[in-house]
Amino acid sequence: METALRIKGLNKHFANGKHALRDIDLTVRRGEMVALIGASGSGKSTLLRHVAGLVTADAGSESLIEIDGRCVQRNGRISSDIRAVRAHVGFVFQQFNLVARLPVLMNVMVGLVHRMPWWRSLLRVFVAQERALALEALTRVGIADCHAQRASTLSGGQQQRAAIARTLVQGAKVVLADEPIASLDPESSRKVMEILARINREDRSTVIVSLHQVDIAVKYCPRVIALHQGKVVFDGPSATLTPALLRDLYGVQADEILAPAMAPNVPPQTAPQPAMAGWAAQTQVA
Ligand SMILES: Nc1ncnc2c1ncn2[C@@H]1O[C@H](COP(=O)(O)OP(=O)(O)OP(=O)(O)O)[C@@H](O)[C@H]1O
Repeated sequence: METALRIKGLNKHFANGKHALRDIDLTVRRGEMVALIGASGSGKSTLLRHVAGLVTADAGSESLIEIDGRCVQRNGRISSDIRAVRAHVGFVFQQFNLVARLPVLMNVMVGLVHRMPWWRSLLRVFVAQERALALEALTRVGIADCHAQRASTLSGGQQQRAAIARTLVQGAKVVLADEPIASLDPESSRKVMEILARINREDRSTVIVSLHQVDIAVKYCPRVIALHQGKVVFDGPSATLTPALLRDLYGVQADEILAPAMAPNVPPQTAPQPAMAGWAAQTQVA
């Protein structure tokens, strides 16, 4: 199966000395839907930002990040080809990143600028076919009737759906979503996750989504990668997560975060994956 994302030897120290990512090695196959979970500060956003080429890994160490076989960064240096790589990567942010004063349709068409002549993207001149594409994407995410409204007038859930529509017109083969439902109510969250799952299923896009809600990760993502203090401590089928392992992962936050996840979705006695088993054993000793 084709590899959508390959990460090797990724380490990140920030200027303040914080070792935010530790020896990350990961492979994600094309068409997977993967949840990135972990307590606050475990490194989820930092990892996604490295994958998008927005942050560089430690210089001087051997590391590699590739998307669809094309280099994003190597040994702490962003690839000179990064614009071409990013053209196929959609990024969905917690805070939507829409231009508030522009109409929704225009915000969605921004996803097309990488394909347009520079002068048209600068002047934001879009042709009828591009408008039709954007409208079609808005129809897919269920908010076509809002296309003429300013982005600032949409609800949070609608804004996030517009942000996803932007990745659709972009033709993104890989969608990175950094806590896309963190500021949404449960019903809007459900709609956004359903849309991401549908894109994954229908377009065979690879979706990597960081989530605080373990129950939602388990429900929508067949594979879960868990981070703890910048290290991958679990990587396997979401059905093999256990309450005990999740408690180790979330520590004092566990009861609040895990209450829904302890419900029937998570089998109580399933054997953990080796990575998690080793890590859990270490933390129990500590
Ligand atoms: N620019 C930065 N400079 C210094 N430290 C940083 C920087 N960005 C992130 N960190 C630190 O790196 C660690 C990982 O942060 P990150 O935002 O990736 O965690 P997260 O798992 O996404 O957290 P949350 O779920 O709260 O968003 C944290 O300790 C954070 O304080």
